Amino acid sequence: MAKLLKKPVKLALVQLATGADKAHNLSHARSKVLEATRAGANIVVLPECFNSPYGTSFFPKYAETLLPSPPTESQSPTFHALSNLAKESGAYLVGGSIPEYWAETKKHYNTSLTFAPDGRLLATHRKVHLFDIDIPGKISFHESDVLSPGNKLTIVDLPEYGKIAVAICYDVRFPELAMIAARKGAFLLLYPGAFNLTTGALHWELQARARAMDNQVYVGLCSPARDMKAEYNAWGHSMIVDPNAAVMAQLGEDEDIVYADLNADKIEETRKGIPIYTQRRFDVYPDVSKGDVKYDGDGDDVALPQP
Ligand SMILES: NC(=O)CC(=O)C(=O)O
Repeated sequence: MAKLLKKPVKLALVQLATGADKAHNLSHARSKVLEATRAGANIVVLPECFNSPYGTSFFPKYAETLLPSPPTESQSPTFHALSNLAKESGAYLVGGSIPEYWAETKKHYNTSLTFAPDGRLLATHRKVHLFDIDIPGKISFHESDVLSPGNKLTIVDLPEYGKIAVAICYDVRFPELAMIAARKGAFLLLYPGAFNLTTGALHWELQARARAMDNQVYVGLCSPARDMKAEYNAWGHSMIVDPNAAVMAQLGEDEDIVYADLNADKIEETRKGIPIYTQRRFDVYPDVSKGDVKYDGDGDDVALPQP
């Protein structure tokens, strides 16, 4: 069987300190991504809503237009900053996520853009599962007050390394996405995300390790740094988990970069030891990766999907 991961790769998750100044967020992201690639990273990830504060009141104010693709500099300064940065750094860049506005439909999305080392847009992912929760006395948050959901899974082919899946934050709680991506050959599941002080303490590490354990692949969760002066306090604790569900590296709350070296042997060794991959009973239950699955998997996303 061909290896899922063709050669070793260094992954870096940038736990960025973000704020209200978009231009500063972009220039600060640039300096941290370049720091990561100077340290040898081949794939660099930014957090959810890295160019804006996280909150429904901020999404429309910070939203950028991505369609028609490619957008002009004034339609999406972030698109151009990320594309230039991927080129400058020579790495694959999973650009966290940004608030997006699609003028034609008047809809807003929480959207992630992935660029190749030559600056080409490789993939787009609009958050599929919107973060709508109510935990009395703790947190109430309703992304769907402002945002619309995306309608596809996102698998990106990085020719030198193999396939990765990109989804956003709350998407991690839906194991089907991870399972489908892994069964379609992803070696790494990446989630730019911003859990909070309530749900982060409960589930952040558990979700990362569960998705890795179920699928025997690497998982990376990339949060913004915690800012107790912000309206929404992100959990932090960006982490990389190996295919055996062990935490390889995890940050605290402050700005920092977490790195890990990923290799094919770890995936193969895990799957050989506990061979759930060959023991599934699709005669008893269906294979969720088969049938009517809406996904992009060619790593060549020239335009955003039309819902
Ligand atoms: N912010 C999110 O989308 C998700 C989150 O905080 C959680 O699932 O908890």
